[in-house]
Amino acid sequence: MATTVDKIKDIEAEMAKTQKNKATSFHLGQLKAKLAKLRKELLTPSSSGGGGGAGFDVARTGAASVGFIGFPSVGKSTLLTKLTGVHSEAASYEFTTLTTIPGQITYRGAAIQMLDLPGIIQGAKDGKGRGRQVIAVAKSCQLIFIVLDVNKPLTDKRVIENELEGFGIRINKSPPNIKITKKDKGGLNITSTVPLTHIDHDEIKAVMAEYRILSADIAIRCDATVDDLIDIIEAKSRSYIPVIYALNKIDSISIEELDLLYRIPNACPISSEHGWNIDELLEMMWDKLQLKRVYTKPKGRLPDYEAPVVLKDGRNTVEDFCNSIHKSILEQFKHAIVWGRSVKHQGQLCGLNHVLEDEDIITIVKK
Ligand SMILES: Nc1nc2c(ncn2[C@@H]2O[C@H](COP(=O)(O)OP(=O)(O)OP(=O)(O)O)[C@@H](O)[C@H]2O)c(=O)[nH]1
Ligand SMILES: [K+]
Ligand SMILES: [Mg+2]
Repeated sequence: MATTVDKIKDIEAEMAKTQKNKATSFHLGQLKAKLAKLRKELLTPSSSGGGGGAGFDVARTGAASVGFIGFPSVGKSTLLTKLTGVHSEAASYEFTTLTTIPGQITYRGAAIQMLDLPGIIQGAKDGKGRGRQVIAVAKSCQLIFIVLDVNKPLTDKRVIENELEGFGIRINKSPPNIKITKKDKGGLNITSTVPLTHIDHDEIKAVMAEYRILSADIAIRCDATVDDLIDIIEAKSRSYIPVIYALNKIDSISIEELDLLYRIPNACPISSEHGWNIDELLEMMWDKLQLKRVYTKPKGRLPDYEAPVVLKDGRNTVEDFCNSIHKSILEQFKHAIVWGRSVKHQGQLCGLNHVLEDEDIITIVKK
């Protein structure tokens, strides 16, 4: 019997030899949807020990976790040791690191966990090595450092990106603006607010048929691709995670070569061993994480600037703030008084739905 990996290979081969045109677009749409479904099968935890991060996940600490992904011996463990002071074995041979090694730093008042991970190889997403468990850990992080060795071909970057994408991770991207509302009858009603240059209605119909969605309103508000459409249908298994490319070992290249590296978007050239440019890496990390530090001000006293409550982006309402202190606070909550960037008037009264910003100050008034 053909394995899921075999089936994926067959479909990829068929797609490669099918030229995209009006006559083939339905067929190609169908193949893409089939491929996405097979990939999902691979990611579903099974007896063979797929997804889920089994054996590799560690207790999460701090306000956010950053996972280190890369080929063997690019310098992930050296970087963890440099950043956090936690010793993670580093050596010149491949696969030195065999489990997740956690470390933690405090940056701008926020505790941030760093996860050194075993190296992955091409084909990891299809079950080669322990790559699937490793990538599963990265998938639950708030940020990924893709660590690359600048002495290796830059094509490695694309290979790693493919591995993560094959696992449902979407890099430096927000979810496509497509809304699918399923209905009982009436067929497919496709509307778009911008011209669609990558996808035609035949492809959309093929994808929907493959997922057995026969009646639905599909509102497309971006120049979507067929992959974007599938991402929305498979939304549960997709994670949109920011990535920084840590281009390591710059101590071994020339200044001219270094200049070229600075043109790569979202990249930070570093030397883990010498600690070069680590400050810039951490600044980029801070920008990408979009954490919100909220200072508590007890009534009639000064705010506590020493120990902010740190909230994740998208989970930064007054309610999230209360929950992160103690569940019981919600029961006694009357209103909040807020100072800072999130309010128009300083000392504004706010309810639970109010969205807080970084460095806001808050007083909770109880009933
Ligand atoms: N020149 C140079 N060598 C480095 C640098 N960082 C790490 N190395 C060397 O690269 C080799 C591999 O480093 P590790 O930290 O073990 O790499 P890793 O990515 O954790 O490797 P695995 O755990 O095997 O996947 C070691 O010999 C390090 O001394 C660097 O910034 N410059
Ligand atoms: K190594
Ligand atoms: Mg290592």
